[in-house]
Amino acid sequence: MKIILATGNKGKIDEFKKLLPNEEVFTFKEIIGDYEVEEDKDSFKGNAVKKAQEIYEKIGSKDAIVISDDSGITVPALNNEPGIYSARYAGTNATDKENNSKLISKLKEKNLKETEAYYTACIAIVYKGYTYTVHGWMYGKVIDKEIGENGFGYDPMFIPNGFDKTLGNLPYEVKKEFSHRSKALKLAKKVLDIIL
Ligand SMILES: O=P(O)(O)OP(=O)(O)OP(=O)(O)OC[C@H]1O[C@@H](n2cnc3c(O)ncnc32)[C@H](O)[C@@H]1O
Ligand SMILES: [Mg+2]
Repeated sequence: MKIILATGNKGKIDEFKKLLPNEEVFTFKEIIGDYEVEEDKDSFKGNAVKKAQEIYEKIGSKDAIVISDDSGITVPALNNEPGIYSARYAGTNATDKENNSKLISKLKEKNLKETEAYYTACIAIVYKGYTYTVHGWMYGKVIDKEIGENGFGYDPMFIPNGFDKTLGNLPYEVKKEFSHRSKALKLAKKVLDIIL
């Protein structure tokens, strides 16, 4: 099966390729080149649907299978920040490092060394003009420092429930077992089984 990922995030692309080892996975940039979808919706689902539909339209082939991912980390003790703004927490085009620094300073402002947090992923599939969405979550806590180099984004600050290390210090094989993206993709595969 040929799947086109409507994402520009290298960390996500690497994970999707590992989660779909038996499929032909392309990024939209390999097909239509650089293109930016404005993420102006107020939910993960809204933005995931927008990204997948806009890229599907741009590709212009009815039979294309386009998959997008809108995701982020939510910290209840920080009024649910950064949530859908995770990619631009420290400003437009902020790097992972800058976003992590902003989250660290917000935690320090509240004297929180660690606090409950969770990741959400909404995956949207567009095929034959129809759109399908699924969600996945991963629960744990964030700490006020970065530890480890594995993963991407907020992973060096996130300790999943049941572990005492950050995802920065855990191998991908562990994250893969219960990540928000893995869970959502498991459901997405079921949708594909039904619609294809
Ligand atoms: O929109 P696309 O092109 O897919 O790429 P993006 O990086 O902008 O992606 P989002 O808009 O969905 O924003 C997701 C943010 O949440 C972070 N994030 C999502 N999943 C993550 C994960 O598994 N581990 C660490 N950080 C994650 C990620 O680093 C981004 O800052
Ligand atoms: Mg984005």
